[in-house]
Amino acid sequence: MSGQRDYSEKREGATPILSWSNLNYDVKTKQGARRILHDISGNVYNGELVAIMGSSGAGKTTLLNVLAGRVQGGRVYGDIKFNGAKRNPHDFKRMLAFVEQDDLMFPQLTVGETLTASAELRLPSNKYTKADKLERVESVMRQLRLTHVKDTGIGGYGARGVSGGERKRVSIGVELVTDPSILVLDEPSSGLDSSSAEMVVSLTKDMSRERNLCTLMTIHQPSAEMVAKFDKLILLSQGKLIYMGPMSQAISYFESLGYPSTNPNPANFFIDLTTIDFSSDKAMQESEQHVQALADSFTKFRESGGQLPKNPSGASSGSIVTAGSNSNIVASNYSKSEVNNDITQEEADLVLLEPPPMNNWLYEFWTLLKRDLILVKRNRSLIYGLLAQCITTIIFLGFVFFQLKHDQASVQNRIGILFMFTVLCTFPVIFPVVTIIMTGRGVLMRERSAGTYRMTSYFFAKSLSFFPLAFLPYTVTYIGVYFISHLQYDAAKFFIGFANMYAIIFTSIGFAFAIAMITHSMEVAFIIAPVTISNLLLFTGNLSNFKAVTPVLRWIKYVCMYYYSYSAFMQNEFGGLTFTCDTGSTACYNTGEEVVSSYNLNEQSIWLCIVINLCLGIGDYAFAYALTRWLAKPRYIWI
Ligand SMILES: Nc1ncnc2c1ncn2[C@@H]1O[C@H](COP(=O)(O)OP(=O)(O)OP(=O)(O)O)[C@@H](O)[C@H]1O
Repeated sequence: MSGQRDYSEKREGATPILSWSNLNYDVKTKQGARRILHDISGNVYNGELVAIMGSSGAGKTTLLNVLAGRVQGGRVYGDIKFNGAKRNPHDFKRMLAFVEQDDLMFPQLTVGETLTASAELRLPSNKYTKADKLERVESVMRQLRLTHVKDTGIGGYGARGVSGGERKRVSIGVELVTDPSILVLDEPSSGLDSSSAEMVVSLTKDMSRERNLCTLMTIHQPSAEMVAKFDKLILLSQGKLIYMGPMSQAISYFESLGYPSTNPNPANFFIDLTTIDFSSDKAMQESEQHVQALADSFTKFRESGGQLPKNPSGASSGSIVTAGSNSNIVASNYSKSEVNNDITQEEADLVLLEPPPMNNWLYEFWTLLKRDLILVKRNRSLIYGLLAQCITTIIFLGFVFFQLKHDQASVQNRIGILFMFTVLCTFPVIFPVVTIIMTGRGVLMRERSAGTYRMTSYFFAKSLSFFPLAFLPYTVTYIGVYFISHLQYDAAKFFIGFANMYAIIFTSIGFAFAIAMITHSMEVAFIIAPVTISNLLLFTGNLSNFKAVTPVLRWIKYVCMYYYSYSAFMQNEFGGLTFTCDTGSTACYNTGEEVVSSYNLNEQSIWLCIVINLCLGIGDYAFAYALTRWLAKPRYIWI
């Protein structure tokens, strides 16, 4: 099918899949309001491969983001229609496939796993069986020449994985395992060598043709071969429209304005023609006037009905007119479409004009949980780190507080070991959780922007995936330390201590989630987290006596997870113990209850402490969820 149809000719009567008129975009700068896009109008049709070109700062990405509904900040004016009607943000984002410039994927997953997760999450289960979804993944891998790297890791962040070109193709595949109506790519060739870049454009074109899909991409400096693959060109300079029409007729159009091309690569010619010369004020002024004249010419050209120069040989995309070709101006009503409407019903049906139904909550949750557990399992350095922490904690805590007796020294040692245990149940839990959440934030934003799943399923799956990571090493640590230090050998006390430890770990994960969502960078999170934890530790009852703490701050202990956890550990361990007094000593603790009482740690019963801690944990999760839902949400401007 590819190559048989002339996509550069007009398509009478067809409705553009996306049309926009008089788009303006303003931002606020220190110097005042600045207009980034000026009165841009245009349309694109199914099956077209459209290049948005222009020199750096021309407004390509901005236009792409405005059209995709992905622009943040500033004000957008004008009108955008999807299939001739006003867009619904919720539906539109699920029908648009947006491939961002950065390849936002999990480096630990393989190519196959990445694409399968996308298919599982984004294709509706009531329409596609598991086998259908896997078949779709296989077919996308075949089309994007990825089958040979199916089991190779994505890589990145120092981990070896697929090549840059393959990674870009996986990014495209992640979007194309679904049934999008429009495919949008921001600089898909950036960072790639010329053959990889050409392959990306070629494969994108093939897939657009096969699915009758409209594809828009910004592209910097494509080779002449790449330029020839595009059906349509949108050329911008300084946020103004310099040309929009068939790529095959762009050169002729500029020739008709008196700018014959001498450059064998049309892309270089377009850029040279529209680049602002910043070498001096005078040069800048002149080139700005030149760009304005080009923009005015195009406006006039459009207003006059658009007499586009025609490729003399009648060649369509794939045989672009390059430098020096003779222009042969023929009547071609520009305001109509440039793509023929010779498509089969089967092809037309491929383009969905309504979003597919969402998968049910449980399915989403389970799919995300499986993916998150794989990510945790593959995080080898974290697992080894936790193992090392587990062994060192057992050795240090166990042997520093080795086989505690019942003398006065053992009182201090019991206080110390329980305090250390409280601290160790939080610090080493919080930091890995913050790191994992923050490194996955880019993927979250991408998937969220595409409406891939509900936020609740993400949140529950992510939280639950941390539980084995935190609970397993601490279970081993607790058992080791308990028996080496010889805390009270009493089955009830042993298991109550366990329950208390699980409660503080549960709360710590919620706390870490909140920290990760409140901040936008790892650096800030790693400042906020230790400062908050250290300050909260002042309220455990170990480092300060509550009676001496100023009443202005004393209330903090009632919302402090460490206080309840430490209080429960202390009451549990000291309850029922008696101590011997050293000879000659007058100040002695005779019973464990005296110790707990002197630290004011018996205000609530053990079980109440555990329950309050769990409630604080639930509060942390609710707060973290609210932050995930509203604060960490990308705020796109919509028209
Ligand atoms: N939110 C914003 N605030 C201030 N200036 C902005 C904002 N968004 C875009 N710009 C400016 O608008 C101009 C166009 O930006 P844009 O990123 O769209 O250009 P581009 O053509 O994609 O450039 P490049 O090829 O270098 O990526 C630039 O000068 C940029 O600095």
